[in-house]
Amino acid sequence: MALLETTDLTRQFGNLVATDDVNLAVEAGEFRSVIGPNGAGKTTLFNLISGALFPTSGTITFAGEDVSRLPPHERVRQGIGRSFQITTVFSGLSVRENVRLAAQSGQRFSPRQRLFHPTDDFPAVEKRVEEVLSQIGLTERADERASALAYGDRRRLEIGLVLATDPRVVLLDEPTAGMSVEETRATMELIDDVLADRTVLLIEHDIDLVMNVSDRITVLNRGRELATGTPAQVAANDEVQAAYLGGVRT
Ligand SMILES: Nc1ncnc2c1ncn2[C@@H]1O[C@H](COP(=O)(O)OP(=O)(O)OP(=O)(O)O)[C@@H](O)[C@H]1O
Repeated sequence: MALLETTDLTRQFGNLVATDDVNLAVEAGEFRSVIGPNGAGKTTLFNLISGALFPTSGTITFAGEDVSRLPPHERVRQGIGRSFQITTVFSGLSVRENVRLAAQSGQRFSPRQRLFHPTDDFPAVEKRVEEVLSQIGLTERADERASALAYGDRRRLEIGLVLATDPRVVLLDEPTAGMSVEETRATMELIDDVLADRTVLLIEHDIDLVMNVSDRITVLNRGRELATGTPAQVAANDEVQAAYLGGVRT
């Protein structure tokens, strides 16, 4: 059974079908990229999976459980981590405080535990915070305000915030947007390194990068799934060529 599955997943905005009968099956440990032209429905698909939007019809199953109607924070608790939306960087807080907040939101404590024990008391949280700081290379900067970080470090912190929630699947929405070639390379190395044992779903416009890092790629076009396959299969697909890649072959 796939870790994350969507079945006939559909989301309409008025007459526009932004996500149209999408059937995804992402296996545990898989690195899956989602590509497609502007307006193809990539962000809407992520919004549906993370709970920022509810589907018009169809279902989302995670680890065998229907999560289609759960609110976002419940999905985080179940192990669906998303960068840049659920986990916002608080500029006025230190790097460590940001990571701690994310780690606490990801703790899978029962409501009773949460009520009677401030999560600060849990050494597990502090241990996790230091682990994440070290993984993202920001231990030295942990006491600085997040607002003082350089752009690249801030993006590393954002990845750290997802990681701190201890997700089983990580949704990354254009993690290298606005980065220089050098920052992009460093960020992809970081993702490869710290997320190696996790299931990753990535939206990314940089095709070369997607071809390099993905186990499989799903191509969306006008809300529909045009193709899913290995980078080589997708690159060789004529429909994908026509709709999107415009002649790029690997
Ligand atoms: N909240 C909304 N209300 C109305 N239409 C929306 C809404 N969100 C998205 N859409 C529309 O749904 C379609 C899919 O948008 P979406 O942002 O999911 O595409 P995308 O593939 O992520 O595009 P991009 O690569 O430009 O980010 C677009 O036509 C968009 O205008």
